[in-house]
Amino acid sequence: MASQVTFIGAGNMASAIFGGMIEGGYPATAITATSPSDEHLAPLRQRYGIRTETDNTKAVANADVVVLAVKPQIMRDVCAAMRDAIQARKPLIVSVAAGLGADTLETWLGGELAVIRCMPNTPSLVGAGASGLYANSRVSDAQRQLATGLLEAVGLVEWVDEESLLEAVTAISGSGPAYFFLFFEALEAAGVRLGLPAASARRLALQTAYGAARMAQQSDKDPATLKQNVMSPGGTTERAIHSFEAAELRRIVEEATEACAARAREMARELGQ
Ligand SMILES: NC(=O)C1=CN([C@@H]2O[C@H](COP(=O)(O)OP(=O)(O)OC[C@H]3O[C@@H](n4cnc5c(N)ncnc54)[C@H](O)[C@@H]3O)[C@@H](O)[C@H]2O)C=CC1
Ligand SMILES: O=C(O)[C@@H]1CCC=N1
Repeated sequence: MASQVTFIGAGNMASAIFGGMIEGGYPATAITATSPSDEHLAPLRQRYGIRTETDNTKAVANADVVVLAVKPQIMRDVCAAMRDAIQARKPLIVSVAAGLGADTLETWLGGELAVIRCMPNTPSLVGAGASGLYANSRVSDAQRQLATGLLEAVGLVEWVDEESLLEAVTAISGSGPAYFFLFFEALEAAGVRLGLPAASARRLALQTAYGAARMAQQSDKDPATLKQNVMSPGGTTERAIHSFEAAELRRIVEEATEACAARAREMARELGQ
């Protein structure tokens, strides 16, 4: 029988994960999602056929896995209110919150709990997510496999051995979709500037990104070689790539990802860890 999975919070990230799980064949009736307002939950019930609950305590009573998916800033209060119910059941805790340590969450929930920290991303919604996972010492092999199975239903899973590496995962894949969306915006705008209709520029930009990612995943050649293969000597791509290099695209990417990881550390400090 499928494990009972309760999502505390039913926003962008939670719905991306449970939407992807259901798409991948996970039974919707084994999934519960919570939110303070039923107005927010009603369309999710209708769309996905999941169970919903406005009371977090009730929602964790029969859970095998509790996924913490509220904003980090309210997590302490949300955990405190569920503490007794969690201690009565001792489910596997999976947190997707940026910047909150496994030890902190375990303490807020009353101690002695198996906690997995997960840094997912929103393309989970279309089964193409990427998640970094870290387990505390109480997590059993079976629980690791369970979490791997749940998240592999929505994409790639990478385990890290050190919790601090989740900051790097956040900087690459957790926040990463937004970097590519920014690039799509810029490429579409550039296409329009060059005379293409906006809709056409968007289709071309997105298909090119999709094709390049698929090709890079399937090829035994590294991205540098694939790039070189597009760059005919003295041709058009060479000019564009030289323009990116002259504008120090690599340094821009390095600075943005460093800022992202630094913000994850800063959030941890702000949240009192
Ligand atoms: N959006 C993203 O791309 C990613 C988000 N995350 C993490 O996921 C978590 C959630 O982020 P989003 O889904 O983007 O936020 P969101 O604002 O879309 O969702 C938060 C949800 O929590 C619900 N909520 C508020 N108070 C609650 C309470 N007391 N009990 C139960 N539910 C409550 C809200 O109704 C809302 O549905 C954050 O901790 C964030 O760090 C992690 C990776 C990627
Ligand atoms: O921006 C954020 O804080 C969250 C965590 C990673 C992606 N979104």
